[in-house]
Amino acid sequence: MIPYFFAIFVVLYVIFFYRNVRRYPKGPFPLPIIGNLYHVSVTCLRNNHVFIKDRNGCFTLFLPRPTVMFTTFDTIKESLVTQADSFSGRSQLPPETLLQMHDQTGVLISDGEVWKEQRRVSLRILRELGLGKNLMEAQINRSIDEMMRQLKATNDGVTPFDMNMPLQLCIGNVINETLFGYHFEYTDTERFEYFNSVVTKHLRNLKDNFFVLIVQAWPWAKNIPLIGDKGFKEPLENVAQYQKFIQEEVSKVAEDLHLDNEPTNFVQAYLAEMEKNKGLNMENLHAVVVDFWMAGMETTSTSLKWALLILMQNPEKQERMRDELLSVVGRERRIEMADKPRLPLFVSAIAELQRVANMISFVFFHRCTEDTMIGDKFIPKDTLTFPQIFSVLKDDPIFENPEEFRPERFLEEDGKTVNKKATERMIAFGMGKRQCVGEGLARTEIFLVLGSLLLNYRFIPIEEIDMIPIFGLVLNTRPYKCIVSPL
Ligand code: HEM
Repeated sequence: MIPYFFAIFVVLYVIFFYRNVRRYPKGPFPLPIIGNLYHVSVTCLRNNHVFIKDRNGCFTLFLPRPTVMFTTFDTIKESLVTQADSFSGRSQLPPETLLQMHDQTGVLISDGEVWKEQRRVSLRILRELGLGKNLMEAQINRSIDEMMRQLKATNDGVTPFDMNMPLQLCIGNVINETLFGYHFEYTDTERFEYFNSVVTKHLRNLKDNFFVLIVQAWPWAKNIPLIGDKGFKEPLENVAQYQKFIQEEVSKVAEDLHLDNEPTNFVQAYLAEMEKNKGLNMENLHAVVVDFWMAGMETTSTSLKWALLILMQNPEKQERMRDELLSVVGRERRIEMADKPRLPLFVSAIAELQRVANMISFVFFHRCTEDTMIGDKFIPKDTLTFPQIFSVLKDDPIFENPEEFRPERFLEEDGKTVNKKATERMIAFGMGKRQCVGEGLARTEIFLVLGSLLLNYRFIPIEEIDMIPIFGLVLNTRPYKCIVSPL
């Protein structure tokens, strides 16, 4: 009797499964229970551009939860810009919910009214703190000065040197000073390194964690031993570890807060705003601070690590960029954002460095908040969607020979005017209402840090350059050393 019922159950399950599959845009053939995991390993998702050509940039992968992938500029723009209101939800499932202690907090993982409010307030505070103005530039310059001190003291110019820590500390210091108003000296980085390692370990663990995907597909599975331990409880324990660090830092700022004085850092400004705005509270403050650290640290420092690697692979282009910098800025003063209009090659090279590095293999899942259509394809309410920036930067026809580093792509033939079509497709910071909150900060950091480095040092490889990435929150470089030769 039991085998008989079991057989009926299996047949019904398979019938319902394939009926459900038909509701979504067509993709590669899924199997019951495991969906497409049998031929799309999580870490190989970035390679799914192989499916693009015959699916018009919109197809479903069952991971095992149905996820609609957008892989061309047009489908990504349609979902994130034209129909932004329908596609601005977040999954409210693991792995996203395993980034914060509380669901629906902060900017990155929240949606609806909470997200709108936290994003609006965060952007306003960043602007008031001087983002896009001299104040922020001065702050970034303080971090660059600390990095230069570190380079002078620890690099002799002939022994192979690892730029990882100086770059991480420089970018970490910009965020730390923005959030808490102080920076770490290179001689005293224990606390910085501890926090950074906990966050990085957690993010890598979430990414390679098959159990998390099981809990995403069937949330009740978090109650099953082993699956629940690995896919839910253990990641939450890691979150508690870095939350403790953040709470301590916020408390230190709160102790010194004088509401009569003008705020000088993000936490002070948010705490002052809490007095007036009932939508803000400590849980959200902690969450936004975590968001900034997580979304702003590895992304920007890794961009710079890739930049140096690509420039070492293309030494003649490194020289051309330096020549332009030397002729416009010279060696007597530091590079400024005001120099930008006179540095067309350097500016286009930064766009091209970000395109070639193409390190955002995953953005966070979006969720479609109502039944909708993309072209002639129906997307049911609550479907997870995935705008795959990676495919545009790598596969859009405008980027011919995409592996080649060619800054001229972003300029018209006169070598000065911006090529608007290519620039429009350089969507490393996303598009639409969920576009990166820290874009302005990251662009300023990359411009000033890379400019300062090229004006002071020549980067020379010591061995054949390995461009195969390591998976994490972003696609990271493999550890490398190089000769950092003072000019
Ligand atoms: C090179 C550096 C960076 C890159 C390439 C980058 C890329 C991105 C991308 C692609 C998204 C959009 C994700 C989506 O559509 O869901 C995003 C969102 C976000 N980024 Fe960045 N980012 C960088 C630096 C930063 C910095 C410096 C910060 C803050 C200090 C930051 C904070 C955020 C936040 C809070 C979000 C979430 C926005 C939302 O969900 O509304 N990012 N970033």
